[in-house]
Amino acid sequence: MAMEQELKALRVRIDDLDSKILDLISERARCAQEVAKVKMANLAEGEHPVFYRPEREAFVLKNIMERNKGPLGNEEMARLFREIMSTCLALEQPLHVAYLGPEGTFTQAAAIKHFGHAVVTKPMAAIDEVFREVVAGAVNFGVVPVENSTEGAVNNTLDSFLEHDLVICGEVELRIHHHLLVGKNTKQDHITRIYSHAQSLAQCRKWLDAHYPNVERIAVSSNADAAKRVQSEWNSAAIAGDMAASLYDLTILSEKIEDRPDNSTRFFIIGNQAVPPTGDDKTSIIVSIHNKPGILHDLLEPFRRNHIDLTRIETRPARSSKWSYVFFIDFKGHCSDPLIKAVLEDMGKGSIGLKVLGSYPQAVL
Ligand SMILES: C=C(O[C@@H]1C=C(C(=O)O)C=C[C@H]1O)C(=O)O
Repeated sequence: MAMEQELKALRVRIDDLDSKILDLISERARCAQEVAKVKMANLAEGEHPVFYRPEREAFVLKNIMERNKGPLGNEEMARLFREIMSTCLALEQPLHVAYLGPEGTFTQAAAIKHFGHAVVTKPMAAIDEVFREVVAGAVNFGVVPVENSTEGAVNNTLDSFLEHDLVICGEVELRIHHHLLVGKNTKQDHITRIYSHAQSLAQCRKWLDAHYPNVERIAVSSNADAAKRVQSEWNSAAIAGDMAASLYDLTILSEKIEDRPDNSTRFFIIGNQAVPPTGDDKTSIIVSIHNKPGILHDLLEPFRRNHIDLTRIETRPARSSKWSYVFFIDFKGHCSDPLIKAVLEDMGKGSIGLKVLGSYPQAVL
């Protein structure tokens, strides 16, 4: 009886707190609506309003994480605020986001992690189509994978940047957990084929060698596509993540089969809008250079001299001529910072071409 009384009193307190949280969230949402009105009222002739402000959202999330005293962890708290912001922004303007589909891919999970659940997501069949959808203005933003910590660069994404003029507005990092999935009619010892995206098969190579050395591995266009296939196909399994497993109603035979426990993928948010600095930003550039002795050293030297932190460098064949290359370089800093500006100017002089793909807030979550 005493316990019942204690619980009753606690629940009264929780109800009271919930009603205060409800009022506060509603007040916050009204504030966001006011923000939208101010943005609309201050437009220059022909100017489009910018509702989504990634630099402001990064600040809000970081601020929450710094001020959080527990017992909820910083990430959990930030995720709750991510959703509050997402719904507040949807009151200003519902965002439409294209991603590398089909439904249930890790890219969709990355889109939701970055924008929250209030966005309208649109699956595209290929990375290039995500770019084209953004260029055409059919969506506000696109989400594409860039690199995986186990398997390296996603070349289709890098090549698409050579063909389309888009701005990188953000990055998302996602821990990638792969599972071995089967449909209702397949038994563990009857598997003759395993489907997944080539990247995912590679990320689970050792596990597959140990557990299914003689089973055929078939690369398909995405792991969600693999999951969809095995829903109806007997004696075959798919490697895919949680979202695909629940979306296609599959049974998890083995969980977290990726070879490296820290296996993560980085995604870019692509759009048309340049993002102001937050003080904790990254910049991505493409540089093409003439092949002559010492040129790569010369290209990178200004970074060393100015203590700029290079976070990634990737090479791709240039489209212009055989055996010439372009470099994709990411570094810490914002292109509006005078030091970075000077370095980029310096680099531009020694190169055939230099293009800033965007400066954007470093991933908060
Ligand atoms: C409210 C604003 O608009 C959007 C919503 C935000 C929010 O809910 O906190 C933050 C940034 C914008 O994406 C704003 O620009 O401040």
